[in-house]
This record gives sequence, C-alpha cells and structure tokens, in this order.
Amino acid sequence: MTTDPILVGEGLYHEYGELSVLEDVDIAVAPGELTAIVGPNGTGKTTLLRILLGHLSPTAGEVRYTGPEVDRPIGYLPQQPSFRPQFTAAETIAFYAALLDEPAETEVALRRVGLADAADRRVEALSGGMRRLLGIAQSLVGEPPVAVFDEPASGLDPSMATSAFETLADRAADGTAVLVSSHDLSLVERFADRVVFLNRGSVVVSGSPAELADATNAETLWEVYESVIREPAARREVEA
Ligand SMILES: Nc1ncnc2c1ncn2[C@@H]1O[C@H](COP(=O)(O)OP(=O)(O)OP(=O)(O)O)[C@@H](O)[C@H]1O
Repeated sequence: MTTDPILVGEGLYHEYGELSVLEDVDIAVAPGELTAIVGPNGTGKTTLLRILLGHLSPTAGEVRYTGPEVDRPIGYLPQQPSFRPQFTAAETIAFYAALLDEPAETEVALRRVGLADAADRRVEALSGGMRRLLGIAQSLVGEPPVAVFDEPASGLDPSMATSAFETLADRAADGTAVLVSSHDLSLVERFADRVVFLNRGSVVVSGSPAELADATNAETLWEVYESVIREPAARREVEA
C-alpha cells in the first residue's frame, strides 16, 4: 500500500442472532486508491460496509477512521438509495449539500456522473440507472475523504457502468479513499487498485489484480474468482 490507510477494520466479526456472517475480517482502505470487495451473494459484503460506515456495530473487532475531522467523513451509496420522488435531480443534490451546510454545486455534482442534462427532471421520472448515477453524485457531495459504494454498477448498462467506475476511479485519483462492493469482475479488474475477496464471511485473498493473478497463477480476475471461490465451493459440495 502506497499511503497509510484512512479507514481500517480489524478482527471484525458479525452475527445476526445465531447467524455468523463475518469472521475475523481485516480490511484497510487508503486515500488515492479504489478498493473493491468481491464475493458471492450473501457473503457479508454489505454487512462489512455498514460496519465500516458505523451503521452497524461489529460483534467483535474495531473500526478506525484516521482522516480529517469534517462534517462528512464518509460518503455512502447504499444498495437501494431512496430519494424524494418529487425533487428534481438538482434539488436532490442541493438537499444533501444543505444538510452539510455546503454550497450546492449541483452542476459539478451532476456533470460528474453524466446527469447534467437531467438536472431539472424529477427523481420519479428518472430511469433506474439514472437514479443510481444520482446516488453516486449524492455520495460525493461535500467531497468526503472516504466514499463507499454498495454495488454502484448494479442495473446500469455496460456504458453507464463503465462511466460510473470511471467517476469512482477519478475520485480515487484525486485522493479520495474509494471502497466499492461489486459483482462486475471486469470493471473491478479494470479500475480497482486493490481487491478483497470475501467468501463465507472471511477474506480469502487480497491484493492488486496483478498480485492476485500472480499468486493464483491466473490470467484474469475471473480465473482468480474461480480458483479462490468457485472451485473450493465445488469441492465442499463433493465432500458433503
Ligand atoms: N438484518 C439482517 N438480519 C438477519 N440476517 C441478515 C441481515 N442482513 C443480512 N443478513 C444475512 O447476512 C448474510 C450476509 O448478507 P449481506 O447483505 O451482508 O451479503 P452480501 O455479500 O452483501 O450479499 P449480496 O451480494 O447478495 O448483496 C446473508 O445470509 C443475509 O441473509
């Protein structure tokens, strides 16, 4: 890692009642990097993000944010963001800026995600993909030092999904610590500086896409996924 991490989770465990979801997870997110969490459905990615955000307390372990004391240390795009349907896109951004006492730079915020032309359209009249882009714009209001995105490309067409990741990579290049969960391995491979593979609540391997490919003798991130997640699952099924 080139710079010191700004957000660290150490020895994280989480249980929902009887269900153990995270087990001894360590994760560190550094400014200037796009870190991606990858793993099958139900493996604990959202739970881990919510713990890092402070929305959920871990059963054990700790989270440390060591960045500047600002009104909004961490921006967040939840999996299902909810907006006021009658607000326009511009009013939505202005609303979040007002919460932070920030000037409403709605044009910059919307242009960043390719929604400048939709500034005056009501949220209820935006497509699902456009709402997702508005969600990305919303999470970056106030320029938080850490920005966390739960499946930012979900529901976006290939071109919009790529633009969304380009926006996140641009933020990382500007010094933001960007943390993303995603099922899109090709976008992760293309844009992530570090990838954390989470499986059944534990980190199975992490590193840059190139390091991971080297370590597992793989050519692509998909082959890494096959080797660290799919093949062990198939072996477990055979053994069961
Ligand atoms: N509030 C909750 N109460 C009980 N169980 C929960 C709760 N939230 C999540 N779970 C369970 O915890 C496990 C991990 O869920 P989580 O949403 O963290 O996974 P995920 O990796 O983000 O999944 P996906 O890729 O499908 O979004 C799942 O078995 C899920 O059913």
